[in-house]
Amino acid sequence: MQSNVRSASPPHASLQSPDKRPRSISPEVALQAVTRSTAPKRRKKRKHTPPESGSSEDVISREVVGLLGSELVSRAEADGLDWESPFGFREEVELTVSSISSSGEGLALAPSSKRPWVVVVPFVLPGEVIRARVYRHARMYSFADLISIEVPNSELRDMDRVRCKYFGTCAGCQYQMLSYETQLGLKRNVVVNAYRNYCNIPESSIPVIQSTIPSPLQYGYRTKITPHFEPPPKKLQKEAPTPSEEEKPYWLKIGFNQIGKRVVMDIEECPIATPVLNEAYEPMRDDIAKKIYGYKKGVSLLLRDSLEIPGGNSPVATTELAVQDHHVCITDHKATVRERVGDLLFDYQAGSFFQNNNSVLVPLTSYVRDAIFPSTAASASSTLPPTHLVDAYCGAGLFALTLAPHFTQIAGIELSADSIRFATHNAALNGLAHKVSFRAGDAAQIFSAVADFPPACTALVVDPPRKGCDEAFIRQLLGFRAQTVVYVSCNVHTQARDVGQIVSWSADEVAEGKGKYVLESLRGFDLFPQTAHVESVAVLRLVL
Ligand SMILES: C[S@@+](CC[C@H](N)C(=O)[O-])C[C@H]1O[C@@H](n2cnc3c(N)ncnc32)[C@H](O)[C@@H]1O
Repeated sequence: MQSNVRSASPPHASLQSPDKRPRSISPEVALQAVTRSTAPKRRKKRKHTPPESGSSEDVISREVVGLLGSELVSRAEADGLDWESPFGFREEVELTVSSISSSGEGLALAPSSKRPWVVVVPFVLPGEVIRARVYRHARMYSFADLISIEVPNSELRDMDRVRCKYFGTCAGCQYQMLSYETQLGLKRNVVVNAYRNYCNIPESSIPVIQSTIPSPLQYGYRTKITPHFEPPPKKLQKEAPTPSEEEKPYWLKIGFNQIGKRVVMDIEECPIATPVLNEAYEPMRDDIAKKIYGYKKGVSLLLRDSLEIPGGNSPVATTELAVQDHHVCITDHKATVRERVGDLLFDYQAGSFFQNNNSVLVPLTSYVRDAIFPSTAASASSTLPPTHLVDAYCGAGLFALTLAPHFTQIAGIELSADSIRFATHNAALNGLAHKVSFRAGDAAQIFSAVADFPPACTALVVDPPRKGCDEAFIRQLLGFRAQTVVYVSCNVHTQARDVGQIVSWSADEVAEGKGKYVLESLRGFDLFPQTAHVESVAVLRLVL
């Protein structure tokens, strides 16, 4: 196991060459120096396009502003210093970590000898004293690689928990050193911060965010991995040496990206992936090594955990049910993958979307069902029980079909024609075709297609991609006004933005007697243990 943690010893002397070593100067002198060097020469101001709302860049940027204070950031902007990092490229610095960002990295304030600035460092925890090397700058913050942890946070960090020898270098996991309880708490904070930074509705309209629902499996849960590799270096491509039977060429790395870099690391196994994927991965790596000089381009592999389908997991879907739950690894993008969720079977094309943690799908879909049919008197008594369900962004039909037994009519929509083909097939496979219809198209089109659904007895499940819903969809949703909306998302920031729009735009129209949406509950689901990602479920109810 690799560890960057040192014993709690005093910081050691810098190993930098003297010319690069930061001089100790007062903040006033530092500020004058920067002002002098930038003011007189009319430097061409580089144009910086603002990050897309809800993107990881945007999320970190808002959290940096939160840490520094918006007044200070506005001042730096007015002085033209908001993109002027006080750190040089590859400068080494000692820092104390203030907090953890929503992407799982530590945020540390620059030392007082520098202008106010934030440094973003992976694999560190609040309160830790660290050494880091700066490598890239953004607005009011810089990214840095972790060099060492001088004083660890021994309350939270326990390196004996780490199960992967590449933890601390691989970009895949951020939290293996933490207890699972701490991970769940951090994910709850992500939901809290997202609704604070993106929702734009009064704080009093945001319910207390509930505790994160755990994943039954915390390792060995990922049903899909995509390790990749680069082709042979150009020089070797020309020479095309004879591949050795036993050995993998020294330069060949098959695995996942290094944190913060576009560099592939050679990784032989991934402990968050299911056992069947790790078993299949080893011979695949050997096979690639033998044939590597035949590759002219980099390749991204696909490994998907599937139930074995009687007759084979061929691209043509079969209607036969799996006889036994024997797992196989599928590597062909066009082949059929089969998963069981509760009593239902789901087939889908290996290259298309399906949730990557099967162990949490029954808790997730049951939670959505319970949100639609609440048992609490307050929500249940004021409304009619829903009879109709709309599943927008339905993929291969996960929510539509798991919830189908509770409805008389169900409609789903999805952009991918392949996914719709499988959703329709899955409805038949599970004996639900008589009440479910799926169509391929943009999600906003579903509302005209369900004009005969009674809005007061309709529940709407929304589960868009990371960028969230577009305005056309939200306008259509408000035009239809389903009794209950359950918004599931793998990007809580775009979800918070969209939920804020649904709540505030519906309130604008309340005078027209249409009723307004109230955000009833919010909670994270842990679909991705050991990582900083969180799935979020928001429940909105229409009140008259
Ligand atoms: C996060 S996935 C959810 C799929 C499904 N609900 C599930 O849980 O398996 C989002 C889905 O939205 C689809 N999608 C993306 N843009 C869309 C759009 N504009 N209209 C409809 N579906 C879209 C994607 O193809 C993807 O299947």
